[in-house]
Amino acid sequence: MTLKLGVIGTGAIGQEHIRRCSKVLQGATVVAVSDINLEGARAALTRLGLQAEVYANGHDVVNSPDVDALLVTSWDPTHEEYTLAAIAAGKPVFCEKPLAMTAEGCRRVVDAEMKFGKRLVQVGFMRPYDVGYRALKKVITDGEIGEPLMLHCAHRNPTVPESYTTDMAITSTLIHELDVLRWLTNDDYKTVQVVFPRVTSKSHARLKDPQIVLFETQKGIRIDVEIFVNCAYGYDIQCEVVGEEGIARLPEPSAVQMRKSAQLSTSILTDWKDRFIDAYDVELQAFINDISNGTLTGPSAWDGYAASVAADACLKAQESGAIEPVTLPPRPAFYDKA
Ligand SMILES: NC(=O)c1ccc[n+]([C@@H]2O[C@H](COP(=O)([O-])OP(=O)(O)OC[C@H]3O[C@@H](n4cnc5c(N)ncnc54)[C@H](O)[C@@H]3O)[C@@H](O)[C@H]2O)c1
Ligand SMILES: O[C@H]1[C@H](O)[C@@H](O)[C@H](O)[C@@H](O)[C@H]1O
Repeated sequence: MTLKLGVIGTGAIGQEHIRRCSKVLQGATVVAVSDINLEGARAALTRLGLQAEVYANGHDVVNSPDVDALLVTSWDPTHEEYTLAAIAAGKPVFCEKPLAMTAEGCRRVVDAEMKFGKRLVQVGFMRPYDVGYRALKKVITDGEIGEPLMLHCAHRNPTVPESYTTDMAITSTLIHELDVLRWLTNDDYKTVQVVFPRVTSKSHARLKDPQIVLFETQKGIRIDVEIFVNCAYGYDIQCEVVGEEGIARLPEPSAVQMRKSAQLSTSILTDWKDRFIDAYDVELQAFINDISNGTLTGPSAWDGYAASVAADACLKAQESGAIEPVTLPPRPAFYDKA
């Protein structure tokens, strides 16, 4: 049976996900879309050569009898509302990160899902589906470098628009590390501090860039993450795990090595769309397959909540400059993995 999807938000990643669900993946078709920019939504469908019902209001997509499941790919502050609406309609929903703007908002989603009694939410944390991160996790869990002691990470974007503010470095960018590093180390955060280096001249008035975020985990691992969203040179994700017996590094995306004009070079990607293209395919195919198998298994509303608990502490640490506690309540049995 083909799963009929409704997509709310037809901007950059909305269009990417519509394309992959319609043209790359198996078992789903996009039957309805919505965007506050209606013309943009229509133009996106035309560009992709697709036909779907276009609604002015996202809630009409959620409640359409033609729609079996939702993809929420609109702006960050709209995610909670549409995800709660999908749960109220009893429909599975893939919600792009962050699940909500605060831990409190994520908790409302968790509570609504638990009240419904069955998992309906997958959060768009794609890095656990990335082949490089999976290989890195295997090295760690196989004990090849001994117990992890330190992680050195970087999340660099070439540039961001003026609408991107200091807090978004946490809620929209670091949120990926907040999820994937918990998954990678099988650990939770205990404290966090945010340090601001000299600001790049390429930044905007409302953005302090770069930032360094320092964590201590419950097991005592120390993690530093550099967030640098106007790094200029490319889209670059780094993760190095220092263990008791050795060091493991996230593989670079494969690229052709060139020898030319007395230079040895490999190119660096510039766009998240390309860096994680395979991971997005795998995460959404898993969502589609899991729905037909009756149980969602991907990043859960609890994972979205856990990341946002840490994000709230990071926001506090941005303001205070102090070391702030990260307090995650115990995970309800509802979210135990099968
Ligand atoms: N997982 C990832 O790596 C990844 C990558 C990019 C974006 N994202 C997330 O996806 C979301 C979209 O990001 P984007 O880069 O595509 O942004 P974008 O600005 O290109 O697109 C967002 C779209 O949402 C629409 N929109 C805003 N409010 C709406 C509402 N109430 N109802 C319907 N549509 C609405 C906007 O008009 C716009 O077309 C963001 O939450 C972002 O954090 C995730
Ligand atoms: O929404 C995007 C997306 O999540 C990218 O993966 C991240 O690198 C960007 O910083 C963020 O703004």
